[in-house]
Amino acid sequence: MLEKEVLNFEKTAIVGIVTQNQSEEKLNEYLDELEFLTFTAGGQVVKRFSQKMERPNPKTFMGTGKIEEIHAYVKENGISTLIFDDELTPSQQKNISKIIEECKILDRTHLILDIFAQRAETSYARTQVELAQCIYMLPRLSGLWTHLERQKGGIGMRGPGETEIETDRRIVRDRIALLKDKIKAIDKQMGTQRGNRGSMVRVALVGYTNVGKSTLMNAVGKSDVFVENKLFATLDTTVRKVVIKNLPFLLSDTVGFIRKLPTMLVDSFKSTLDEVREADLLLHVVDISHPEFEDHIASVNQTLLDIKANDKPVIMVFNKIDAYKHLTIDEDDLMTEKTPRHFTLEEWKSTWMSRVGEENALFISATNKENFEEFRERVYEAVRHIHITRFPYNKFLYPDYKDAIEKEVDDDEETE
Ligand SMILES: Nc1nc2c(ncn2[C@@H]2O[C@H](COP(=O)(O)OP(=O)(O)OP(=O)(O)O)[C@@H](O)[C@H]2O)c(=O)[nH]1
Ligand SMILES: [Mg+2]
Repeated sequence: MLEKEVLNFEKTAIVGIVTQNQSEEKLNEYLDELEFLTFTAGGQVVKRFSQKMERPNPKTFMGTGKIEEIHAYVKENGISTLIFDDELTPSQQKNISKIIEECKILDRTHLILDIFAQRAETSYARTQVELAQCIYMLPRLSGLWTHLERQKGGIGMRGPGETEIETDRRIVRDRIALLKDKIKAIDKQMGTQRGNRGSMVRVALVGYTNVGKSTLMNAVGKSDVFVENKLFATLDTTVRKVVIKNLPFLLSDTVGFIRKLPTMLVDSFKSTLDEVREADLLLHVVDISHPEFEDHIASVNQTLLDIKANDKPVIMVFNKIDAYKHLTIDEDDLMTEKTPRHFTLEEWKSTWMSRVGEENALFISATNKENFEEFRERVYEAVRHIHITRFPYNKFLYPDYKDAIEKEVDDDEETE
């Protein structure tokens, strides 16, 4: 019953709050991202609302006056979807829907779930997304039910009796149990597959969504992974056997991370993320041309910690150097203070980036293949190091990068 839902919204307004821990500047960055998410889901943002408050209003999230202002705008401009940057509690969502009944009220989690539902291609990804959707909907069911009543023209009518909501809840609970069983069965199968991969080092590409992981995978692995300038282009993990010089290893590309990744999504994508958890080496890809790339790194590290994959060797791969632009300050401008936004790439390299060590930080462009030789060499050395430690008996097979002979990878060598 909780089929993939396509939200064909056109006009969308987005909403966020400024608090002590969230400055106006931060909020704007977050709303930029929410706008991109909305675009990915098929909507167009025509208006942003924000409000300064100490903490969200427990009843309606925003203050009553603000809600009224938004309501008036929604009515005047035919807004069909209103999206909140933060997760709304079921009761907040219900209360807001009661006041602004002309349009759909979504929060960030719902929007991300919707994008995942649109993008899930394999039955495994669909099962994982549906599980997350069910878990999200369970506490919100009564609200949804009233919504349906309203669509039937019953504005102001009493909602359904408790029994109907209870029946609904039971159906969803049964569905959750079923989906969990289904996932468990596939997991077992996938675990066996992973176990069968034998003596090859496993490398995983991780990073924020849209940083270029799949592009890099294609460039390195000569494979064909879906690349798109939208968020969450990749939902399933792809594993390819890659051979650099004469050293074979497994490289996996997986779902991108995002700040405030809904926990139920992290949970239901646990097995997709097993690939990351079981990797020997992580390539943390960063879009250095994105103004908030440092925040992105922090969210990725947090997610790695959440899934207990924070103790692995990591190479930071700063991608999209071709698109990197910095602000400049005119010589006669004595007012403007220098911020990280003014750093050149060279200046960035001498910041905290220098502390990750030269060998652990690479600056590349996956599309232009800039510094690609260095990238391949560095990955080769890291994989070789792990390989020699893990499988000491065949270390002679893999000479130094410079002495190694390049071997072409054929498509039929792919493992999956
Ligand atoms: N300018 C520039 N664009 C790049 C580079 N690498 C990737 N891109 C672009 O960035 C966008 C996202 O690339 P993907 O490879 O789909 O990114 P991803 O990290 O796999 O994204 P998700 O699967 O959504 O998490 C695409 O439009 C790419 O063409 C690069 O080095 N330079
Ligand atoms: Mg991808």
